[in-house]
Amino acid sequence: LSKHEGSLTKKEIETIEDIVDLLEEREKEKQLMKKEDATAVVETAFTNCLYKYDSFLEKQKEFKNKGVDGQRKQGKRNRLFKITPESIERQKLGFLSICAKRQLVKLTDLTLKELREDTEFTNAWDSITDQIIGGNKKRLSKNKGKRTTTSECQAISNVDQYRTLDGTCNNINNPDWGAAFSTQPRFLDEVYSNGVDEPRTSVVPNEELPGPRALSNAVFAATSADGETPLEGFNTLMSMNWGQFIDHDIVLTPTYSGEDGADIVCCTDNTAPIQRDECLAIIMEADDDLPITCMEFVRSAPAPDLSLSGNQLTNDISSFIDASMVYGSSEDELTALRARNGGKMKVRSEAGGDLLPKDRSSDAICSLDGNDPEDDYCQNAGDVRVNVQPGLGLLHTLFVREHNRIVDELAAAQPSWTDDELFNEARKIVNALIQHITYNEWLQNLFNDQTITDYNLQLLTSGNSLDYDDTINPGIRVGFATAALRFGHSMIPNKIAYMAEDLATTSEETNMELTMTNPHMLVNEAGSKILDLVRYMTTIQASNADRQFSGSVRNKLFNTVLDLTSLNIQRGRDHGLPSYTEWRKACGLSVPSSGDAWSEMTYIRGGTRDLRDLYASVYDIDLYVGGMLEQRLSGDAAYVGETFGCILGQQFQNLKQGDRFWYERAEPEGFSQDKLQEIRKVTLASVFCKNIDNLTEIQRSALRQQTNRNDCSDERRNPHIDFNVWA
Ligand code: HEM
Ligand SMILES: [Ca+2]
Repeated sequence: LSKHEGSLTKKEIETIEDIVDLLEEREKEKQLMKKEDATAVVETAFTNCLYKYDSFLEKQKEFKNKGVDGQRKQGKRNRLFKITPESIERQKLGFLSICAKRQLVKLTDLTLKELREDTEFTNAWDSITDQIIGGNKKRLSKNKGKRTTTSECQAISNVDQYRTLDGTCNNINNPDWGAAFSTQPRFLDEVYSNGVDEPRTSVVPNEELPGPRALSNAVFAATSADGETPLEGFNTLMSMNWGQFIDHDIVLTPTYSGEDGADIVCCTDNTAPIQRDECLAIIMEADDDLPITCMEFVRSAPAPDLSLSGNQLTNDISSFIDASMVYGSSEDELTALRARNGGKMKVRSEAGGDLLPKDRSSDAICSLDGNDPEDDYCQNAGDVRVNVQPGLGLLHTLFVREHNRIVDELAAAQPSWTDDELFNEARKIVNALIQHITYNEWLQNLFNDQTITDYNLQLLTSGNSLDYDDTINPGIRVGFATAALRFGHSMIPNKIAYMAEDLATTSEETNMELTMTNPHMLVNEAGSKILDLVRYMTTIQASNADRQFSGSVRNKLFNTVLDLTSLNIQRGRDHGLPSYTEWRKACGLSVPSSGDAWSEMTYIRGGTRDLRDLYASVYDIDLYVGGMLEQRLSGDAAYVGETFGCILGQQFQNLKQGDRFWYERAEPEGFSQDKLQEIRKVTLASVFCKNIDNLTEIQRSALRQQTNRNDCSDERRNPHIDFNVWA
């Protein structure tokens, strides 16, 4: 049975599965209610799962060999992370953990909750999983991906001055909080229909939840036939880009991968779903606008979490706002990016300014199709999604340039500093700038003043912060990453273009889907178009964060037949998110008094008619759907409603107060007051001024549409750090 003994035929695999099923049945009869034999049941569960894992691998091999799974055409992938030996190892343990819990439920006819409350079972589970963990050289802990100890943290020489790359040891007593490869914590417990991993179902017996695509068609379609959506009143496209840039600093949830990292396929020819553990294909109506009946959806890889809970997820990157998208979340990633010379990051030098280095790996999430093969190339950065769209790659480029510029300034102030000293301090300043811009500019547009106060998101204007609280786990919560922060998908435009110096003339527009995973617009002509892209992104309005999604993402995501809103809804079910009303309750907001009290939901923009047609009960509504449709927070300029406001507010508070290296803190973790005063002056606009050649003027806030522009050379209006303070 071992995978080392060569491939099995399909027939043999099926036979094995039959045998395992039979064994299960027999075991079930034997074990049912024989609680004194808890250990035997747990052992049986894991034994069965080892067989099941072997046949899972055999099946994956078959899918690969038959050409079902594979490296899909470049740029047509919906997998947004790279495969490493470690992720394969984690996938195995995740599989075993979920499988064993399913088996237990099956073998005992008890729910996971009942099992959790039965000490005999929990003892048996603990002792057997301890053996599994003990035998694992990667030192896994019960509910964390891996385990770092406090004494290991204390052995790191500058553990109080500089962050680790993966975020471990930020919290000395809980070294894995917020670390790369840790399990995503939750605000609310997971909800699965079998308690383990099956998507939730309707609260009404015998009813089903509406399909994600049916919901997407009914509530998220653009009213204009060509997929254009209404524009935002005051936010520029740059605010959409900044949201994605920050998203890529704080969360990356891996999906299942196939044999040798092959992309998993969940539908035969986009028509019929393939039955396999890795998939939750989205079934569509025959009369859909898209010419398919089955949409690809690969499930997230279960976290190797051996607590007796339902399915959990991993965050592959550091949760902190620590510029990990610039520097990477591991030594290996940084090694590929760092020049190891005078503190600098690697760049590709061009006449119009430095560009990101080239990604030389074979699995870049990037396509160069049909453009300019002479000039185009796939970029490398600290986050693997850098090539997803040009506005995002632009911000990556900006901050690598800013790092190298800061290094030059620091080297002038401190001529004796080594490569490491220059690099570490520049990284720390870049971290600070990204936190500062996020809270000082981006969050101010997201919320109203009340939210800023309620969640303590206001920045100080002088002095150091004393707010650090080592009891706060800053890890990115599932509800935040899987639903709330994805509000930004509604701000994605249908088309983009370049803007000329007069700030009025645009080039011919390009369909947004053609720019996805294709860096052409950013890197072509040796990057000389970057200036025109900056002008466009900082003057044109973003799409409104509302119920209309651009055709570019709702029908043509990645220039294929994918719908991002359908993926978001299905992802919520994949991740076990409780329904919208549960979240309202947890946020202290009103909930309808009964399952059909639709008229009480006066906070739904545009009314509840479409929802009522689709959902059997108000208590069935998906968090993403309810959250996106909510009226915005009252006040001048909020983008989100009260439920997303609550989830986003709490997470951004955790990221501020639960970060030992929060930039407003005093030295050694933070900065002296005179250095901090310099950092506080900086705006995103001034970072553009310093790093984009020939950019002569820009408005005060690059994220807001404003007609008043300031000269880049005006130090008072476009201030930057005076590095004399570092001398
Ligand atoms: C053109 C721009 C963008 C594209 C093409 C894009 C695409 C995607 C895709 C394909 C996913 C994975 C969906 C799934 O299968 O579950 C995703 C996830 C996500 N997106 Fe976007 N996105 C864009 C912009 C944004 C923006 C502006 C924000 C926030 C303001 C955002 C926040 C998120 C978050 C939080 C996730 C979950 C990440 C994770 O847990 O791994 N995205 N996006
Ligand atoms: Ca990070």
